[in-house]
Amino acid sequence: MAPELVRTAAKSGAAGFTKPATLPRRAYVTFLAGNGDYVKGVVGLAKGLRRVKSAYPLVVAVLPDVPEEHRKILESQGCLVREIEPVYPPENQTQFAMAYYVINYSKLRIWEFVEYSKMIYLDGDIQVFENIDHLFDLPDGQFYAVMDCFCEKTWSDSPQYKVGYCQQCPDKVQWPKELGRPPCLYFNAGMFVFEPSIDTYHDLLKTVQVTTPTSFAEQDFLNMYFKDIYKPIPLSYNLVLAMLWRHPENVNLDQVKVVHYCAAGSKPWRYTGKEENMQREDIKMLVKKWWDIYNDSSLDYKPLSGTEGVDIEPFVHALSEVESVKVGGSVDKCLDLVLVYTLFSTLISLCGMIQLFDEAMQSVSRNLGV
Ligand SMILES: O=c1ccn([C@@H]2O[C@H](COP(=O)(O)OP(=O)(O)O[C@H]3O[C@H](CO)[C@H](O)[C@H](O)[C@H]3O)[C@@H](O)[C@H]2O)c(=O)[nH]1
Ligand SMILES: O[C@H]1[C@H](O)[C@@H](O)[C@H](O)[C@@H](O)[C@H]1O
Ligand SMILES: [Mn+2]
Repeated sequence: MAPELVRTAAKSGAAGFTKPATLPRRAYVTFLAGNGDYVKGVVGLAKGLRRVKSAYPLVVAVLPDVPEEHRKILESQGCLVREIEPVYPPENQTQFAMAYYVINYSKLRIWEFVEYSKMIYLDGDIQVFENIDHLFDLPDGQFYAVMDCFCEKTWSDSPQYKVGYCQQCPDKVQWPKELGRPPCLYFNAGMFVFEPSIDTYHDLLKTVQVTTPTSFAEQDFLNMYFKDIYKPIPLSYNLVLAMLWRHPENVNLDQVKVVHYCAAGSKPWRYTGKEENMQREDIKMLVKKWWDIYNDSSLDYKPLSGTEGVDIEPFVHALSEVESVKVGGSVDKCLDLVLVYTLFSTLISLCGMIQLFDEAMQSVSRNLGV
């Protein structure tokens, strides 16, 4: 079936055309707060996604305290900046594992991004070393993420840490019977695949207001909220660095696609090598790989000339689909893609012509002194 072009009143689409209705709307999303140095992490992430030729854009959900200058940097790297309002948990005496985790409740706002049918959330301290676009094809109705590790000091207040139990090696130290059933599988919330939904969004916000905050803030909350639909995915989709020294037997570094620089002292843009484990060769190598991407100017965003303001993501997506059509798709689908391609090339040429015409008119006006 040919994709039908829909005309909407959306903000950026040239001439009101935005997207072929039949193409799924997908995007990566990250979160940025404050005027500190996490913006470097997000720039690194945007460049990393470009390096692995992801077909989907990176949306950055920013809190109002992110300065204009940082937003401009992100836009110049091709990110789609979306401001969100902070979410505050109910008043409480909770000691978060890290004091700043409280701002992460604001992440719940990304469920409101319903112009996308599926999104992959990535923390700003994550780097993507291999394309993971295929995760968008996972069946709907589940929450996908990687299981966390409970062995680092940040977990020292938890019963898991106190008894030495970790879900990464559940047989090493058995969960004591006197503590009841072992805890549910628990994911790290630095990376997850989810479906935005207004109903879920409202329910999340309502539920968080009647839930006592705990050490890992929104990570604990999301684990509780999605426990019935949580499906673990392999840890190569979110290598929590402590896994390298806590559970080396579970890690195959050659197959790791996504690295999460969450261990103390491992944020590449703050790395000094002084903290515990930071002199390991694997850590030094991963920090260097992050910097190589961050410093690679060939990965800077280059807008296609004449396409400013045109939403070309469906077009890029259509092209990326050609690969799967070649492998096993139908002739019908191929014709659809040719049609999408033709429509978008025409649209892009038209934009280019309008721009040229506009420039010519401005030059005529200048010459005539009008
Ligand atoms: O000043 C800050 C601090 C954090 N962040 C954003 O918030 C994310 C989470 O912060 P960290 O990456 O420093 O936190 P951790 O990886 O240690 O935390 C883990 O636990 C947290 C509990 O709140 C969150 O669930 C987080 O996503 C999960 O990876 C950052 O990546 C970044 O995207 C900022 O923008 N500015
Ligand atoms: O959210 C936290 C954080 O990322 C820590 O740095 C890590 O040690 C934990 O395992 C994780 O749960
Ligand atoms: Mn993180």
